[in-house]
Amino acid sequence: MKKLIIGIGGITNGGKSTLARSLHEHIANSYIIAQDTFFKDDSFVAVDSRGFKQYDVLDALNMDKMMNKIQTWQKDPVSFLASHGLRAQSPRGLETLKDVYVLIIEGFLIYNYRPFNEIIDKKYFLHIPYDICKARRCSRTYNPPDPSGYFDGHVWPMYLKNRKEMEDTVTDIVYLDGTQSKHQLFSTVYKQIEMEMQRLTGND
Ligand SMILES: Nc1ncnc2c1ncn2[C@@H]1O[C@H](COP(=O)(O)OP(=O)(O)O)[C@@H](O)[C@H]1O
Ligand SMILES: NC(=O)c1ccc[n+]([C@@H]2O[C@H](COP(=O)(O)O)[C@@H](O)[C@H]2O)c1
Repeated sequence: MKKLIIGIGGITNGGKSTLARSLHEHIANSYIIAQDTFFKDDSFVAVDSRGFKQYDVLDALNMDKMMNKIQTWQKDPVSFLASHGLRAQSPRGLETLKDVYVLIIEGFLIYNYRPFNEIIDKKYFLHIPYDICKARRCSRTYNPPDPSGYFDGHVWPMYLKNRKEMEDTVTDIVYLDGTQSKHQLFSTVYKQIEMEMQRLTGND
């Protein structure tokens, strides 16, 4: 059995969940672990002097818990899928790839957490310009909702800081232009993953 771990990282509202979901739909025996399901309870998130909750930092997330879930998958993907109500299956027409189990790790701060960089085989990072990011963010409602001024006062400056830190420490990232169509992004990444799966199963 072969295992492949794909990272779909990037800016808030860059299209990470959308891309991760399409990949999952098209790759048999794949599973998504999403970082935004590991936020700490609101009461444990620090607040700055302006009253802004510090959500866009690793401290706001239960990264140990996320790592534990990933390790459970790594130990035994078949049991992992079964315990999440999924049965391992043969992909349509690609019999030879059936023994590849694919984990998709999706999130806005996955490459800022060092242990992940060692285990992610293919690292993708979606980016979009400030204006598009702000527009997409403003049309979405988080829980708790963004207070007024949150994007410019917290989200964007933290994005710039986290991105710089990532660029200074991680070198093997494939950058994706999140202004491309959903289909274009899916098709670019899917082709590369398919090639990687073929390489793993010795079919290239
Ligand atoms: N390639 C794209 N082009 C235009 N809009 C997109 C694209 N990908 C995602 N979106 C839209 O942007 C918003 C955020 O997408 P989402 O996948 O939830 O982003 P993220 O997980 O990075 O926060 C959604 O309204 C989604 O439909
Ligand atoms: N899911 C939550 O509990 C929660 C709460 C408040 C803010 N957020 C925001 O989620 C963003 C990260 O997720 P996305 O990359 O999907 O936008 C961060 O910018 C953070 O400000 C999430």
